[in-house]
Formats: sequence, structure tokens, C-alpha cells
Amino acid sequence: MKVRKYNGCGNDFVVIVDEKGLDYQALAQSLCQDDRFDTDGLIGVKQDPLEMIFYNRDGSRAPMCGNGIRCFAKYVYEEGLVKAREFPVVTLAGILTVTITQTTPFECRVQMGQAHYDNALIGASDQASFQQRLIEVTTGPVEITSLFMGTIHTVVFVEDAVAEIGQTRGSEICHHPLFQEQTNVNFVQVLNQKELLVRTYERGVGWTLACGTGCCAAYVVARDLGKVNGPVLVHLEQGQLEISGETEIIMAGPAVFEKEVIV
Ligand SMILES: N[C@@H](CCC[C@H](N)C(=O)O)C(=O)O
Repeated sequence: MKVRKYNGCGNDFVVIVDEKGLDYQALAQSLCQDDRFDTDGLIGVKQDPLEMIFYNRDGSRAPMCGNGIRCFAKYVYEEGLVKAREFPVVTLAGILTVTITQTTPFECRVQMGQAHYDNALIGASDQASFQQRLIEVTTGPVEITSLFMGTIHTVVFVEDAVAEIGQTRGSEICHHPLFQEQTNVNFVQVLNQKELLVRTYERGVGWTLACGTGCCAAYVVARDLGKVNGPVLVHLEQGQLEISGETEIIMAGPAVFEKEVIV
């Protein structure tokens, strides 16, 4: 089997072509945790129609991956599976449109769909609002806002997002009993009305270098609370994403090929 490794702002993935009968859960665990790859997730490429199948490193399935879909787009375009620069991709979060804006280096824009403040979609274990909700973790109370933005996200505004790495709040919120299917956790530092700095603890992975859907969630919540105005540049550990849009959220950023290994 041909296995390719790609990354989007450091969030990395193995990409394989779908075949009948593949055990994605087992493949995600073995390939992502294989020293030759060591990636955050696995992407399966299915054709007719073009579909992105996404699994986390621990073998759990996720409906969408923002950095992953840009890597998927680079793969299908460069392999000639699509000829047009704009094409739809089926995901568990809906059919999303990708537009390739630049090929060298590769960059694309993705219509990421809409954000939903919806307890059912975030797998909430109660009916209370998750907008600016205080929950308890071992270090004390923390204000969270949770929403569905391609997948389940929680946004926490902090003074210093980088300082959260190595602390326990990311993991504790991710596994909090209020979330029946866990949640991705984005620590968001507002730099100014046009720039955010985000660090994400992902369900099924742990701390990652970037999370595309997480940046979209951070933008939506920051905008809805009046902390940013218009399109924003989100600073990540390795690179930046541009996030914009009113109802339909748009993400723009790079995708990079790293290597191919036959396993
Ligand atoms: N890294 C991704 C999100 C991947 C899925 C997530 N861990 C989940 O389980 O929901 C991104 O760039 O959006």
C-alpha cells in the first residue's frame, strides 16, 4: 500500500486510497503511530463522488478536518483525480467546496459550512447553554463556549494560549462528562481585532500544532462576542490560517507533501 504523509500548518496526516474492506480504525492506529509517519490523523481518498474519510490517531472517526481537507485537495489535484481548481468534497459534515488558489506552494480555500450552537450536535449531556458557560476543572472554574463547526469544538479565551500546553486543562475539558463524545479544545488569545493566536488539544490526538476547524470555531466565537471584526489571521505554532465569512465560514491556508512510503 502507498502511504503519503502531508501536513497543514504542522497538523499531519497519512493519506491512502480507499479500497473495499479497509479497516480504517486499525489502519489509523497502526499507520499514525508508526515511527515512519507519526501523524495526527489518517485520510482515506474515495472517488465518484470524491469523499474524504477521516480518522484520528487513536482510531476514532471524526466528521471533518480543516487542515486535512487542504492536504486531501493537494493529493487529489496533483494525482489528477480532479481537473478543475474548484470541486466539491463529501465529508460527514456535509459537502464542502474547495478552491485551489495557488499550486506552488500549494494553497486552497475551503467553504467550511456553518457553525451551530446546538447541544445535540456537540453531544452535550444536558440541555443548559454552552455559550460562556462556567465549568469546573481541577484548577478551578473555566468559561467555555462549545459549538459544532465541522466537528465538536470548545473555545476558551485566555491571556496566554501557549502557556496552556503542558497544563491539564486541555485534556480535562476534552474528557469532561458534559461531552458524551469528548470535545476538541481551543485556547484562544485575542491579539487584536484581526488576529488570534490559537493552541488546540484535539480529541483522539492530544496537543496538535494546528486545528483548522478549531481556528474556524475560534473565529466564530470571537466574532459573536465582539472580540474580532471581519476576516482574521490565526497564528499557529507552524504557520497561519485566514478565516472569514458570515454564515458560511471560509478557511484559507497551505498544504505540504512530506514523503511517500510503501508499506
Ligand atoms: N485537526 C483537525 C480536526 C480533526 C478531528 C478532531 N480531532 C475530532 O475528533 O473532531 C482540523 O484541522 O480540523
